[in-house]
Amino acid sequence: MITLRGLEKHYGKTSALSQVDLTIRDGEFLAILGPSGCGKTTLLRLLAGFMKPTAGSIQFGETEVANSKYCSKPENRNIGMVFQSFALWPHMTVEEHIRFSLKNHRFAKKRTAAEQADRVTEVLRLVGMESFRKRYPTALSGGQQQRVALARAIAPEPDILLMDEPLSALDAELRISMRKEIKQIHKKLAATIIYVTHDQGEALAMADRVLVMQHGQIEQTAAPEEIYQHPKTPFVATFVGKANLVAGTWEENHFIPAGSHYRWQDNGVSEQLKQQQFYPVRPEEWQLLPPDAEGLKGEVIISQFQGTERHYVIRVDGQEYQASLPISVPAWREGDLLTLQVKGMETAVSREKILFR
Ligand SMILES: Nc1ncnc2c1ncn2[C@@H]1O[C@H](COP(=O)(O)OP(=O)(O)OP(=O)(O)O)[C@@H](O)[C@H]1O
Repeated sequence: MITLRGLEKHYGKTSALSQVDLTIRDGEFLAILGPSGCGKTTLLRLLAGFMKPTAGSIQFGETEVANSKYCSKPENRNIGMVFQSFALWPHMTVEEHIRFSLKNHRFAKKRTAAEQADRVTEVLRLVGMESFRKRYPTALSGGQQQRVALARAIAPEPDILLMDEPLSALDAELRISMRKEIKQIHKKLAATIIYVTHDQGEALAMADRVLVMQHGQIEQTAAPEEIYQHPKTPFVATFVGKANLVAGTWEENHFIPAGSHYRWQDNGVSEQLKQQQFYPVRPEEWQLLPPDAEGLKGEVIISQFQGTERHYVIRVDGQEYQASLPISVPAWREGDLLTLQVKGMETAVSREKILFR
């Protein structure tokens, strides 16, 4: 278990991390998600032991590895690291990378030459690079290099694997396939993975738990579904779910959107959003109905075809809301007047009106 208590890091006057309290379970896959500059890399660097915290402490199991006065070196922590820049050595073949890591990682089991050769084969097989073992990095594609970097990190069987945007240099298709592979590798390893990313798709798809950060502070830590469906703060609602924050008034367990008399039920909106008098509606939660239906009256400002769905910007009382609907639903055009409702909170509207506008 990793325990962070009151962790802070300041660079001169810049506060990169403040008041971080967190427990990470053994074997957990934790994604740290947040926009550029929110402190993700700083947190990872503190876990790796590249620097001391300004305040607070880090504990690996029962051992305190860092506080404001002390910091155990990276090589004294049983960790593996994979970074955005693969940092492979140009003079070493694929298998030499793995062997080097096995020989030099302080926590790697002692192995005979034959056992080491077996382990090299085993990890190369795990990342699908067995047939490339004699190649040098310059003769590998970006995705293949990333696999070697991953194999090198996992070969010594570290307890903790730290990954900093490991897929960001790869093209979109390869990123998706590597997501699946990393997740499968995590299932086979007993390692705890701490994975930094600014890509919410990556975090939601791979992690057991997602930690969302902003301005050096934790906004929410929860399972991917929970983060997406029940964001705790306005930032998490907009950053992860791209939610529209509809302003209005909360009265006990229902919400009245501003300028209307409708009542929306509480479907698990957080206390913080309620206190700020917001109701978060994700783009796919809107229903677009004819102008004479019950609901919020709006005008289509932008209507954009996006392949499997169509994206809309709809103006309601000077506010712009984002909506996305499958293309199987008849399209609305820019300038159309319509009614917005939240799915699941419909008032009686004739289905024919929707289909035969
Ligand atoms: N060595 C440094 N000296 C001064 N300020 C720094 C240093 N490293 C980071 N910072 C500042 O600390 C804050 C957090 O930086 P950090 O690199 O942790 O963010 P990040 O979330 O990883 O960003 P990105 O996604 O862009 O890599 C930023 O405001 C950054 O400018």
